[in-house]
Amino acid sequence: MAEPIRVVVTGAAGQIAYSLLYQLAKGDVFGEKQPLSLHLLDIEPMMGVLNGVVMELQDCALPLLREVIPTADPAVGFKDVDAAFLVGAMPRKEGMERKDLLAANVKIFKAQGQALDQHAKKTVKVLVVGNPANTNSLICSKYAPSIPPANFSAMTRLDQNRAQAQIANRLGVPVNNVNKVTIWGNHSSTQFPDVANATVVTANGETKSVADAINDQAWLNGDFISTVQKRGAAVIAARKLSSAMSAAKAAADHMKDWWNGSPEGSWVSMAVFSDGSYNTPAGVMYSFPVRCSKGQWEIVQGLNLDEFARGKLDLTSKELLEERDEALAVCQD
Ligand SMILES: NC(=O)c1ccc[n+]([C@@H]2O[C@H](COP(=O)([O-])OP(=O)(O)OC[C@H]3O[C@@H](n4cnc5c(N)ncnc54)[C@H](O)[C@@H]3O)[C@@H](O)[C@H]2O)c1
Ligand SMILES: O=C(O)C[C@H](O)C(=O)O
Repeated sequence: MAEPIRVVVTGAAGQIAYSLLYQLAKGDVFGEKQPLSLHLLDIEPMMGVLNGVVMELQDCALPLLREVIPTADPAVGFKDVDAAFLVGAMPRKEGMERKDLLAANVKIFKAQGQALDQHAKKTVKVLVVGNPANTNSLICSKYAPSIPPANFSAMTRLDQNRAQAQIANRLGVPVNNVNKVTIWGNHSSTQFPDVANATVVTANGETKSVADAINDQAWLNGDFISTVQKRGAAVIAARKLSSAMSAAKAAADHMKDWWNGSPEGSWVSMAVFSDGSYNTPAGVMYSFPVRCSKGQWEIVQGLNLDEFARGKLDLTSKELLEERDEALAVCQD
């Protein structure tokens, strides 16, 4: 059996963590042969609730789970961690945009960047889930200069999963028959869910482009995009709470593919530091199509963007630049 790895989940007493911790502890992300120590970080007033989560983890009787460390101290939470799920942050309420959370949440990610810098392994892989996720991840990395920027990412996998599910439902095929769906840009209502390169294995076993299989470009350019862009708000309107089960599944998918490699012949969407690919602003956390192998990600290059797509990429770039500037100003206060 391999040596245990250390994995921290922040916001460990919250609703996403409640679904995520079970997936981590049973081996869905790091593999069924990889034991782990779970570090559960939350704030002091939540320690009572967190204690209940610790009891439940124990009662799950999972053989891979070697140790559980509940704490409100970031120095303990981030000590020697190999992977970090930064979930702990305020969720939005009905009527808010995710960027309305920036002033409240970004300082959490400044402080956690500093703590990661001091206490985590330099090889740690960091996934930011707390909103606004792209910009929080940028700030976290800025305050963790001893950790390579490529080790930071933000979650747009939930958007990818939503887009894949919309297409699969419309075509009446299982979701994993749909490949190469891309989310570009920000995890916000300016994101661009793009199926221009996506393929589907249809009900009769034929591989087709999604555009041909759907045969309704007006839907693909209209309702499909806005449904994915606004899905988070629709869940909040229905549940009076933001998505949690699906967010936890997406966080697990994101880290699993980063850690173990993305599916052969396809790609996944992750927000990572832009290097200027596809004329996006270098230095912001931008969601791209990526391939992962041996723990590293690489942006898929050479995809064609038509005028419609170009406009969408530029719009979400503009929002990310505005968020970056606002976040930097908040962090200087
Ligand atoms: N990127 C995505 O796709 C995506 C999807 C869903 C939710 N989210 C975001 O994830 C975040 C968490 O959502 P949730 O539903 O679990 O919220 P929640 O309110 O249920 O839980 C958040 C937890 O974070 C804790 N917390 C607050 N400050 C902290 C800190 N400094 N250190 C450690 N823990 C801290 C809180 O005490 C709470 O237990 C929100 O910002 C939400 O908007 C992102
Ligand atoms: O929409 C939200 O505020 C939560 C999350 O980002 C989501 O996409 O469901």
